[in-house]
Amino acid sequence: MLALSLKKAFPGFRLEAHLEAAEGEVLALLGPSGSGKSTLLKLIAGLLPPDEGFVRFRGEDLTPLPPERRKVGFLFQDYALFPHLSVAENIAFGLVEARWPKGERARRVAELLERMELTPHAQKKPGALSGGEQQRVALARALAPRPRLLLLDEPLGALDRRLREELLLFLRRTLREEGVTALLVTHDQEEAFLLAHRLAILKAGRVVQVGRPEEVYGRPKDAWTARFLGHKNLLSPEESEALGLPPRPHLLPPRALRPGGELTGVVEERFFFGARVGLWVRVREVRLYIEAPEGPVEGAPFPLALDLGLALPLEEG
Ligand SMILES: Nc1ncnc2c1ncn2[C@@H]1O[C@H](COP(=O)(O)OP(=O)(O)OP(=O)(O)O)[C@@H](O)[C@H]1O
Repeated sequence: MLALSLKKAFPGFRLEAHLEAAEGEVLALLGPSGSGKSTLLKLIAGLLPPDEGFVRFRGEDLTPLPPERRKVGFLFQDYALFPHLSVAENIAFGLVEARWPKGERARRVAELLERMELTPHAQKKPGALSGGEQQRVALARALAPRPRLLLLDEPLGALDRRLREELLLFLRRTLREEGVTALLVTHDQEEAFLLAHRLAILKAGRVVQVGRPEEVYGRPKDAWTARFLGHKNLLSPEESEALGLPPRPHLLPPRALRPGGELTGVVEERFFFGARVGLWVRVREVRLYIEAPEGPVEGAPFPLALDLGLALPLEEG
């Protein structure tokens, strides 16, 4: 198990975090820019000394150890590969350093090349690979020495959307197959939902909520967290009242809205996403967002059903 309790202050910024991750768990640190995600990761890696606190892994206190003695794997956004080494040599790099016997080294490299679908590229130099392939080499290199703990800082950050989606599924499968305990920094909630067993939401240097993706999305702690996680139907006290709810802030989760029903709204905005459309529908002076396989043009009436029993009262945040 990983356990940490850390404090670090910079001028104008204070981080204070207490977290635990179980063996084999992928924990996402999710927060907006400047919330302290990278700082927390650097403290765990030993790249930055804490003002106070500790990092413990499997009962061992890592706090006094320099980064290279923490046996922690990294994958940072600027995943610099060694340009003069082949793909296979890049992956083997940490194994040579850790003095793995030659046979075991070769087996581990072959296994990772296979898993990352890089076998045909084994002898190429990184310069001859696409961005997504380079990213897979970087991931293989980080995983090769079987680090007990893997730290990933925006591992998909620098890639275009299509490559991101492809690698996301790759990363998800790999993390689960390797069973490695991992901390993943991201500002993208969908990435966190897909990759992590649990999320820790950071806001201005504090962990505001921790839980499984479904839990946190289904019961965000406050309006800020709900909005940050991508919820759109956040009702003010006035809007709540207009729909027949008590006059306080509420969250209407997506499953509380269905197309077809008693209420008639008017489509104000329509977004085409391919497999679905997103609609902003005005109902009794309240704008509600709904996604459906199809929907009428802007200005058209749109019947919908609301299940107000699913509305979640929220603290202001
Ligand atoms: N070495 C440093 N010296 C002084 N201030 C720092 C230092 N590193 C980070 N900060 C400040 O600490 C705060 C948190 O930064 P951090 O990089 O951890 O945020 P983040 O959540 O990772 O943001 P992003 O998503 O933009 O990378 C910021 O206000 C930043 O300016």
